[in-house]
Amino acid sequence: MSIEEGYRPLEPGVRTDFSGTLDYAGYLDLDTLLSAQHPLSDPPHPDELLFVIQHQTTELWLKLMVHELVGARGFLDADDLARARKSLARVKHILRTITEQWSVLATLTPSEYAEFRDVLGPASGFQSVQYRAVEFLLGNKNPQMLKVFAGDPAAHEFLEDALTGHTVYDAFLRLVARRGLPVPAAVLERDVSKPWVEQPGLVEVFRQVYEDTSRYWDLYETSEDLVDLEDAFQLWRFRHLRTVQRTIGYKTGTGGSSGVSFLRRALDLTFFPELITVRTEIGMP
Ligand code: HEM
Ligand SMILES: N[C@@H](CC(=O)c1ccccc1NC=O)C(=O)O
Repeated sequence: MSIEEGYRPLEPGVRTDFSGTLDYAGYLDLDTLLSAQHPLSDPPHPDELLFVIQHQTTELWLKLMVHELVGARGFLDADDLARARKSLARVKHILRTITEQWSVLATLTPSEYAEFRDVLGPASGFQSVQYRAVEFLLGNKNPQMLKVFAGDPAAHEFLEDALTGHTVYDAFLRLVARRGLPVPAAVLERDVSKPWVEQPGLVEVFRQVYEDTSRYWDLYETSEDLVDLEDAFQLWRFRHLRTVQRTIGYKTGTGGSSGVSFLRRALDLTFFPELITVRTEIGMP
């Protein structure tokens, strides 16, 4: 059989004329998307496209993460736990995808990266607006991070909203309080623009949830969703650190930080500390 005879025939219904109508590239605005890769190395370095696309795809997923986290927060505010859990699950799977994606960038050797690193100037992932918004929505609030965006009013405003708005955890705890559990007033009345500080009184609330799971089933499941999310986020951070270490060793970062040791400090952070602490209490007299 010749190759031509082996072709999968185009079925008669397959549309081939798209004049004046929406087609694939039009719907997805691929002209814009695929003309947005601008490697700067001169002569062009063959590996810079990988570096650009790795970042751009991550930024696309971050866009969806922000969207879903804002969605989840709204569903929690509206007492719709089922829909909130669906959004949280989606965020978790996105995190797993972008964590897995580090393996593509890890094919970039230190020598190859060193050949074009200078074109990046002071640019750094540290200046990612959407990444910072995700951190803020999850509770790692730090107004100092806004300084980086002083020269970009739109980014500054977007992040100010994320900084001053309540977090996904705030929304969940308000819902838990509406269900009649004794969430401390200090939690419900806190200044939501401040970073989360562990609240010992909340551990007791979660102990009740985790010790009577059938009574608090959906709260218990949502609590576990948050733990899943935190875990997935930390794995992303860890793979970033390991990729950075194998690519630039202990060089300082283009963003001006110490590099690996700066990134390592983020591994000690936890968005939902009471959900970890409660595990020490479970099953104890
Ligand atoms: C070879 C590749 C990479 C290297 C060597 C690298 C290196 C670094 C370093 C050294 C920092 C600390 C800030 C600084 O001083 O620059 C940093 C921060 C950051 N990078 Fe990367 N990075 C790489 C790839 C990526 C990718 C693909 C992303 C995805 C968007 C990313 C996102 C970030 C983010 C969000 C931060 C801020 C982290 C925080 O504030 O905790 N990086 N990176
Ligand atoms: N901070 C990296 C540079 C870097 O990775 C980067 C540069 C421009 C745009 C995004 C980047 N990604 C993450 O930090 C470095 O120090 O080599």
